[in-house]
Amino acid sequence: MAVFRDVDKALFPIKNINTVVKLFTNQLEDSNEPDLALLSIVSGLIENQLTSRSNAAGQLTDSPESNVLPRFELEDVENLYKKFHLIITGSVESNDTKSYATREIVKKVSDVIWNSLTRSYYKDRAHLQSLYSYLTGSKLDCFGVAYAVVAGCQVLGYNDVHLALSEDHAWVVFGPNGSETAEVTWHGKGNEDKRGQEIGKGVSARSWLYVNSKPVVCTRHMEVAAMVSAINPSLNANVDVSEVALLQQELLWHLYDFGHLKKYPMAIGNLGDLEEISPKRPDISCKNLFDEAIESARKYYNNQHVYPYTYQGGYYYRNKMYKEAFESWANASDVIRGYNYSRDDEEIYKEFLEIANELIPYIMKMESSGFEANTILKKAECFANLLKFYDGICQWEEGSATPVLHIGWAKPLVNTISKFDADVRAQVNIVCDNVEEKLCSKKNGSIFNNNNNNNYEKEHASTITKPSATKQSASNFHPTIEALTAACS
Ligand SMILES: CC1(C)CN=C(N2CCN(c3ncnc4sc(CCF)cc34)CC2)S1
Repeated sequence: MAVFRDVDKALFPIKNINTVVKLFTNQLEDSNEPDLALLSIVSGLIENQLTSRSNAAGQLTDSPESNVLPRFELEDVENLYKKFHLIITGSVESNDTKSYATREIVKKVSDVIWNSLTRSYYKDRAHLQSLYSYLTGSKLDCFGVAYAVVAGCQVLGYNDVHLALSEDHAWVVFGPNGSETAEVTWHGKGNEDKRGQEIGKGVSARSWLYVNSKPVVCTRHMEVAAMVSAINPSLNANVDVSEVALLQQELLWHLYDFGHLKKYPMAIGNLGDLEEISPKRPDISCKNLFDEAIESARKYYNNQHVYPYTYQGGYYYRNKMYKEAFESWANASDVIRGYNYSRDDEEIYKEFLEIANELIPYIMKMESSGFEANTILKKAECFANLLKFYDGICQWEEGSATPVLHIGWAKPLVNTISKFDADVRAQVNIVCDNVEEKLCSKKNGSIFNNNNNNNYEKEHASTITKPSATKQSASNFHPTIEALTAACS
């Protein structure tokens, strides 16, 4: 039967956030593995109680200090915990021989979760990520299914099964050194699920969705970080419940302090977003966190993740630091240029579309309305980064089965480029070196660098230099960008 430790029982009934943090820190600092099922039930219970309509009306308004919560009873948590154990151990044999999981076991656990979900429901709804949602409503989102499979394998004693995360998908690794991979959930809309299969070997391996085999492979503590990152404080599209956001922020700081976010760029970025809204640490700013997320992606994932740069670009944009935002977005585009666009990549397509057709045009409008003394329209570095941004998207499209650009991209693009005066544009030195080699390298499979060493840090250590203020060099542009800039000069 489920083992519910006395040290955790003593914390109930939970009445405030500090007690929830204590429950998590007990689990995270204990020599045993943190209990993924227990922590997901507790965080899901609190999130769902505080973000459901009924609470919004009553409970929260009369809580004097912000950390007070409605009482969460031990019995509620224990009953759900036992229910999950029964569902899993009732259908799949436990690992009595302490061996590695097999593909069949992983698929069976995935089937148990999959077949117990409500037949049809709105999959993108909020608050469907936790085991609380699964056990009380038989609903999970696609991340939630993957997390539930890993939690189920932990219940069975298959401690080699771990969560693998790209920027928009989740799967599992298992076996010696996590050498095996398996799909356990669905992705996107209207796509047949590939549950049980190995992770993309064919064309999908070149899509952003699988981050060129550089996913975040979680430890148990990083799986807790993924679950904490997935906490959703939204009451509705416009309002967050501050107690839930505070709980998420406290838990992320605890995980950060113990080093469990070091190899998890998106979790660091999530913490940066929370810190920007409500700073808790005077010594570490949200800007520091966005920079750390980028350093982590460069150091551990060969700079093949896009989101760290869009976290940072979003921060600069919100704080009207437009020159810096252009540099972040150019760096984001430098990542995507190495991928082939596939229909599974809609999420990152929407991200670039919003930057190109909403955020940049807004910046241009702001910069060309007044008499901005220090306008970016006079800065060659901004023009160079804009060209690099567009060029990366053009190169992303090259060699892809699915087109990226369409006429809707062209008008904002030309509009933006033409806002820079000829004398500023003339300062950007377009050098077309090793174009052939670059294009060939993408087509011949080594899609990220010419020397196949797949080590961003080493390859770029000496070459990450700022273009000099006067001469901007932006080498081997896509012909479209080159033609456009030639037309403007
Ligand atoms: C810069 C942004 C547009 C702001 N938020 C972003 N995200 C919010 C948080 N996200 C995440 N945060 C932590 N871990 C994960 S694992 C995953 C793939 C599905 F499992 C997504 C994701 C996804 C990305 S990217």
